[in-house]
Amino acid sequence: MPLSATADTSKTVKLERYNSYLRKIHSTKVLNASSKVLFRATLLVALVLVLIFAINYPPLSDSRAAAAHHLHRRSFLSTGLFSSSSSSSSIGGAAWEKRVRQSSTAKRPHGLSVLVTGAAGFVGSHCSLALRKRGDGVLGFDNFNDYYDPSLKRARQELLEKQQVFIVEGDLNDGPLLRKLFDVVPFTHILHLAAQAGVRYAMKNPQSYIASNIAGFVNLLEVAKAANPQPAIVWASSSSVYGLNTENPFSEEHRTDQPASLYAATKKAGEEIAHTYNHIYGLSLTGLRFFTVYGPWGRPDMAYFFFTKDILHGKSIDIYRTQDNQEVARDFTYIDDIVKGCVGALDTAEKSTGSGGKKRGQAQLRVYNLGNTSPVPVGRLVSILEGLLGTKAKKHLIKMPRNGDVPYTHANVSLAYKDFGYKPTTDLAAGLRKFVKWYVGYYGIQPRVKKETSHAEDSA
Ligand SMILES: O=C(O)[C@H]1O[C@H](OP(=O)(O)OP(=O)(O)OC[C@H]2O[C@@H](n3ccc(=O)[nH]c3=O)[C@H](O)[C@@H]2O)[C@H](O)[C@@H](O)[C@H]1O
Repeated sequence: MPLSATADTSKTVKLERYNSYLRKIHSTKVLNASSKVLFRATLLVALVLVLIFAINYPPLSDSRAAAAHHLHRRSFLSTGLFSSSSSSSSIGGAAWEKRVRQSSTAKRPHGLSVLVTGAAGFVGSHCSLALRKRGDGVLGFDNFNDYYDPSLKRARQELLEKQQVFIVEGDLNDGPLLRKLFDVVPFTHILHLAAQAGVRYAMKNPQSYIASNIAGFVNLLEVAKAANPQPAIVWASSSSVYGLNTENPFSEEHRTDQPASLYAATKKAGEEIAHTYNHIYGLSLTGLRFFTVYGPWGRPDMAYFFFTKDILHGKSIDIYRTQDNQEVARDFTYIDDIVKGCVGALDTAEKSTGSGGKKRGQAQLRVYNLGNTSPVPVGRLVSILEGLLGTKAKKHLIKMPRNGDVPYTHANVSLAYKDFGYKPTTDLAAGLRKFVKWYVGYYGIQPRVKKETSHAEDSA
């Protein structure tokens, strides 16, 4: 190979190496530049993500901040009742807080300030009105679920609003909302009536009983125990806790460990849960075992209510009989008597002893029967309705399906009488007369109702 050629070749090689070196540097620069852009973009995305996260999830340690944020989001997102009025009256807003305070403030010296859960319900609406009437502060709480016709609940709400009782629309399982209520108002009492009711429906929708009667109750107790001052709590248990008990009449001393339905089991669980919160946190707790409550503004899922409807529509009704072909009987209790029992229990409830989640001493723990002390067979209930409606029922006698029912209930109420003078005064015929009068008026029915439904004693 000629020398010059060799020299040329080595020059070319060097040149190529130099060029490749330059290309390398250039590509590295390009690479560096693009990684910088990538790095900055990543940083930006991360910042945005952190910002979004911070907005959506405030620090959990600050429960009040979390509650405020949660409420802000709810009011921002909410539709219907609250958002349709004005943004300032949405949950957590200034106008909302004002309504909550006004409704909860007693109008008489030393009046109670009561949070009534289930205030749009049957017993809840009656109790709210009674408390308001004597000058207590009442704030309602209800989720307006559709277990039965929600328009009846809305009608009850209207009735309460006319008496300046405000119902906050919310669920028992909404901790931040409940905490917010206690931040705004130092309630002296809770009358806890919100629940999944109905004995037979538990076979169709068991989870709803767990969600309301157990999880919801525990959530409410958690909020109450942490409140300062802690409220005293009166709540609705049920005659169904006696289950397969055969001793008669039912006394608070009797066995309640044989529930016949999931409904009964959740109410019994409630009584045990109440014991726990009383024991650990010093909450004052009173459970009231209601016995088949009936009356005006009642629950459409109950037999007396849908029997009335079906009789008027000429539909046949099932009348249950026991497996050994005996009549089934209930200690039907009129709503006004139950209201007196609830108010008596509230008035005699001692203060909770704890504060801010700490027990400071032994607190009151009570359970009472609230019944009528006079069981009536379902067949007799139907005869009374036939008389009041002026229509014969198409009766279909069948064996009681195995769906959680018990053959009879009968209350001994001497304990409630001793402690707060509870004494039922309305028999089934008088109570049903008031119910039928309300029913035909509310549903605008023109039945062949006998004159006695407009009896002077009617005051429903
Ligand atoms: O005291 C309670 O703790 C419970 O009372 C109420 O339960 P119950 O006493 O079962 O009332 P309710 O359904 O009106 O049946 C009445 C009678 O009619 C019979 N019944 C019922 C339906 C039917 O089609 N035919 C029939 O004969 C039936 O066998 C029964 O003998 C509440 O609903 C419940 O929420 C809870 O509070």
